[in-house]
Amino acid sequence: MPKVLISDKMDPKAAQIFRERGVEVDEITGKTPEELKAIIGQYDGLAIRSSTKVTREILDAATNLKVVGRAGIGVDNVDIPSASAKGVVVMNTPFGNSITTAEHAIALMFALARDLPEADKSTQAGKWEKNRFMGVEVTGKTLGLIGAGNIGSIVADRALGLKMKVVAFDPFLSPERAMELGVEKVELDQLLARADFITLHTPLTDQTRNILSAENLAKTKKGVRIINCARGGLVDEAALKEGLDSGHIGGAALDVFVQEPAKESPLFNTPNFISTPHLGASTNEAQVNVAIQVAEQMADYLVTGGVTNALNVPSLTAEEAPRVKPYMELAEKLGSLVGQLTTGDLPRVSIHSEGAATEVNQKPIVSAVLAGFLRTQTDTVNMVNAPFLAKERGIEIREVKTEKEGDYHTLIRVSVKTDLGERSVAGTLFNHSQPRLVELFGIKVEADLTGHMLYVVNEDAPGFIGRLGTALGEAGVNIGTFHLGRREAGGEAVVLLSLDEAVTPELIAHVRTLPGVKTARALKF
Ligand SMILES: NC(=O)c1ccc[n+]([C@@H]2O[C@H](COP(=O)([O-])OP(=O)(O)OC[C@H]3O[C@@H](n4cnc5c(N)ncnc54)[C@H](O)[C@@H]3O)[C@@H](O)[C@H]2O)c1
Ligand SMILES: O=C(O)[C@H](O)COP(=O)(O)O
Repeated sequence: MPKVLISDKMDPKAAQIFRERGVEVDEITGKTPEELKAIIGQYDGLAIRSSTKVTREILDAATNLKVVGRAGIGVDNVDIPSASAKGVVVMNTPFGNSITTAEHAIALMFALARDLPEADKSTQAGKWEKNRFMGVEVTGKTLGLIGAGNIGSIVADRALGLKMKVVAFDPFLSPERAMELGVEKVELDQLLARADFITLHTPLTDQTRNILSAENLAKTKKGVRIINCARGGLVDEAALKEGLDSGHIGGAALDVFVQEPAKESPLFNTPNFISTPHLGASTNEAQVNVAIQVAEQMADYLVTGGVTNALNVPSLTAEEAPRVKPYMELAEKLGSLVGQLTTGDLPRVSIHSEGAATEVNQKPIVSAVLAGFLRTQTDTVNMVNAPFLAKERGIEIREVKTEKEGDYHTLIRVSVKTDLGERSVAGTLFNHSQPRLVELFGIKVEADLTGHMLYVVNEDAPGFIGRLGTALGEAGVNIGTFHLGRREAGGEAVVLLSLDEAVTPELIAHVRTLPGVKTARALKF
């Protein structure tokens, strides 16, 4: 039974779903990295929010880990390249908390417009400072949206409902989508010059880090109010403090900080500054949504192999998985066969799907071929890290699809380019589910690639099969199945035997000395 650790505070629905889906679950929150390192080895899955830092050290200790599930959106606390290299799927729940976070941005906008936190403090201190607090209306004001993705779009929708004008800077926003959202797409400088309020909704990347830098803050309208519910680091905190102190910036509300938890900051106690402790996603509704979603997704992966919302592997729905899985098995076996029979550098692998094989998601098939192929070189490869390792090794991948059926209703052909030329193997699915080799380096041969096998290339001549059988029998090796193929009568022939046990190097050496044998190799599937 797969086992999952929930290491950040999560709605109890998550644990309930894991158990209902046959996944054992432990909820242990608040561990230090050292403590997490000590226990992570027992788990197949790790469910987190933003507190747990899934670093390379944690991943190194996570010897059984297959999936990290983020109940939320941002995955900047997960070292995704290291997870990919280790074959760990990383998934998030990209929509579950979007409305809640957008509402928090709108709440902070109103809090800034009317100085609500300060007015509340003063009133509860018995001061009744009616003349001290003079706010602004949002109606008719311009909201500058930096980032118009899931959350930004919802903020835009709410702001338009409040009768604001919305200008958006997002290099990936199409003019059509801008029109659909009812926002005006502008360049950043225009946004800075025109906005009365600016709200940030981008991830933190090399392009967005300090997008509100000292220089850009200086380009804003005097009195601008700034809201950041996305990620710390989008706004230069020191420049923001200076802008607030000088009065150029009329107010700022941060839900997120460069350093979190932000227990101290030069911004604290600055007039017109409001903060919340990364509460963007903190509503009952959002937490139930993301808990249910992350548990469903992780259980799907651990129980059925279905992949949803993964950031480092192609998606495969739980419905698709049963149809694609036999193809993945076939693809992995073909990749493994080619890997075991090919030596030297490999500049290119081509994967050609024919007939019914073209109707299924090709990405998992490609990953499976690469995983099978690379497993002959490294033990630590799987479907997740295979494309990553292939790229690292400079292997070029080609994908070809021919919808028309050939000799088989469905076929996958794997070809590799080596210094000896292009060589290929092909296989089909019997009964839509049983992988079967049908061609090996141009010779038609049908075989089930399974367990220990022996591959022999020989000259087609009478008496050879008897000699081979005798050699194996004398060595005490029992033959399970015997598969033969040849180019033409008396030409090059291939023998593939499945054996009840592994053949020793001595036996392989002996087989190579039999008359007519060109090559012999042990295979393992
Ligand atoms: N405060 C919280 O608790 C909380 C909650 C949820 C999400 N978030 C954060 O909010 C952010 C936005 O989330 P989302 O779900 O809307 O993400 P999203 O991926 O749907 O949208 C991000 C948008 O940013 C745009 N973008 C990327 N680079 C840009 C650039 N250089 N300049 C301008 N725009 C750029 C993208 O095109 C995209 O439209 C993320 O960082 C997420 O982690 C915070
Ligand atoms: O990216 C997110 O989903 C938010 O930052 C929420 O983070 P949290 O789950 O720690 O509240």
